[in-house]
Amino acid sequence: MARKSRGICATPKTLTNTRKLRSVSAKTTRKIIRSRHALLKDKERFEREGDAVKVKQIEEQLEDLGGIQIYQQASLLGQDRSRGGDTSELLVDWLKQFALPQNLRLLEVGALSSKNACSRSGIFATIERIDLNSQEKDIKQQDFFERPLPESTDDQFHVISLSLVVNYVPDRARRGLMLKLLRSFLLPPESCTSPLPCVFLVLPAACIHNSRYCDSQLLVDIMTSLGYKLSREKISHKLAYWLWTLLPASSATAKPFPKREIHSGSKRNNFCIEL
Ligand SMILES: C[S@@+](CC[C@H](N)C(=O)[O-])C[C@H]1O[C@@H](n2cnc3c(N)ncnc32)[C@H](O)[C@@H]1O
Repeated sequence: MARKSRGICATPKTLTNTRKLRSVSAKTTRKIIRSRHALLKDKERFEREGDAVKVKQIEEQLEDLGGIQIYQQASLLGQDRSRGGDTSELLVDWLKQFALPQNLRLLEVGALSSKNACSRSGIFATIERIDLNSQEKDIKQQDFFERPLPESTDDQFHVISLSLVVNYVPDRARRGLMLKLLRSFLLPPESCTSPLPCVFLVLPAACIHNSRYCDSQLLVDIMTSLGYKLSREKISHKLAYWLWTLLPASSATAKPFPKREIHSGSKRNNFCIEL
């Protein structure tokens, strides 16, 4: 049997549409989000192990949970001020501290709404929004991993937002790959002034505070090895935010970061980024 031990099926069976979801508590929406992440991770593992029966069971549990639509509605509700807020407000605040070009271009990966703070700020000349499951016409349905590599600087961006997306990727090596791929979609550092080009990265704080395999120093080491410098950082009780500025390719190293336990403890989670 695929595991049901993560408390996965307790609530969402009743949440058959998003109208009902709007009236549920922050605790329930958090549970939906966490459960989906946990199930996707299990699914990835069973796929790797070639266990088709368990993969099928997990797919059914994902459906029971309401599918990606309910997950995205839960995430959108999480953007309510009363439930933690829109993370892109901080990106806008940070960017406004600098002299910005008129033609500022943003790629938002994992976009749930075309009305967030970035969209309302007026600082971006262009915003391209992508998501695995688009909920609006202004959000392109696209898997970042399948996005064609830029052919010219016209297809590159000053800013990439990756808010609560890396932790959604179920496989640790693909998390690393996602971070590695970012450089291709950013404009050349030589053509920009600080803090551009940059990546706005947001993770649940538990990914760096309570993981066996990751902490903030390791994340700094990974991003440094990929050729970024830290321009801004904020760690709140629930979320961790960083603004990483891309440096010329010569500052990147090919240092590997395999899975390695750096903090022990039975209450810790297994979040890991592997390069
Ligand atoms: C928790 S939501 C976060 C949404 C929003 N960025 C925020 O900060 O609230 C994660 C979103 O990332 C999207 N996502 C995950 N992996 C993706 C990928 N490879 N390409 C595009 N979107 C992805 C999911 O579909 C989901 O809508």
